[in-house]
Amino acid sequence: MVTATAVQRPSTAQSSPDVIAELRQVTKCFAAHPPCLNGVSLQLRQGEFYFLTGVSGSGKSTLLKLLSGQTTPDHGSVHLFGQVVTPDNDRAMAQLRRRLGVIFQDFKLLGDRTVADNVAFTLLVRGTPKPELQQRVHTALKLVGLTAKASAYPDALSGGEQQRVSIARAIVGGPDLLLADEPTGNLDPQTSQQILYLLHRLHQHGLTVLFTTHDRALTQLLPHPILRLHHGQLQQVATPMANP
Ligand SMILES: Nc1ncnc2c1ncn2[C@@H]1O[C@H](COP(=O)(O)OP(=O)(O)OP(=O)(O)O)[C@@H](O)[C@H]1O
Repeated sequence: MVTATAVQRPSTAQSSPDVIAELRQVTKCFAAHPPCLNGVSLQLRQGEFYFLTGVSGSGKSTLLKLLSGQTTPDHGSVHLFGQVVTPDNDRAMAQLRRRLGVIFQDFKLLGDRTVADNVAFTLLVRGTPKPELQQRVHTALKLVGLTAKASAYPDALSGGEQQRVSIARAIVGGPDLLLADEPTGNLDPQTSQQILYLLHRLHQHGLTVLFTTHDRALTQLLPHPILRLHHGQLQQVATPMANP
């Protein structure tokens, strides 16, 4: 049963401890267009799985970029793990990003590195000791069912397999929050469902997930809260009674 209400009235008060990501009255505009996001408030609670929907151009990616500190709000504030997101503060952002995993529609894998090296990349950059790194990569690849492809290169994999590599890369550091930006946008319907169920299984292991999609059918498959962006506003629509 879903009890969390994600779309909140604006608040300046301290958030409850299980809120790990928050937008407070956020407005974001681009050039001469109407505001992309117009006074949007949102609270994501630890351990939940949220769908974020809306037509193309409704601002889904922009909302995720605000949460990950890739862009700044024109008004309002963004909070992650109890801290204000400050994209111009490199040190603070590096700490916050350690607790974030991000998946993209186009996978963004390094074509000249093997699957295992792609998954290991962020751990290498962080200076993770080799035995821990190898153990983490092994565990992440096992979770996504790709142990047998560890030595393959991305162009030898199907689209669904490439997205599973990018999921392994996103979870290898043990993030608290996974931002999935249209992760099934380049995949056929059957593979899209497989990716959705994989992320759902990771959620059942404790991961908080924000999953954007414009595919309404996908949001009907699992009984998670559905948030919808429409004309710059965020709404929470009824949660379906799905049978996974
Ligand atoms: N850097 C930018 N400069 C100018 N306009 C931008 C920029 N980023 C986004 N936009 C505009 O903001 C609006 C929302 O874009 P966004 O990518 O967030 O939508 P989306 O819902 O993720 O779309 P899609 O489903 O097609 O990926 C669009 O009109 C887009 O053109």
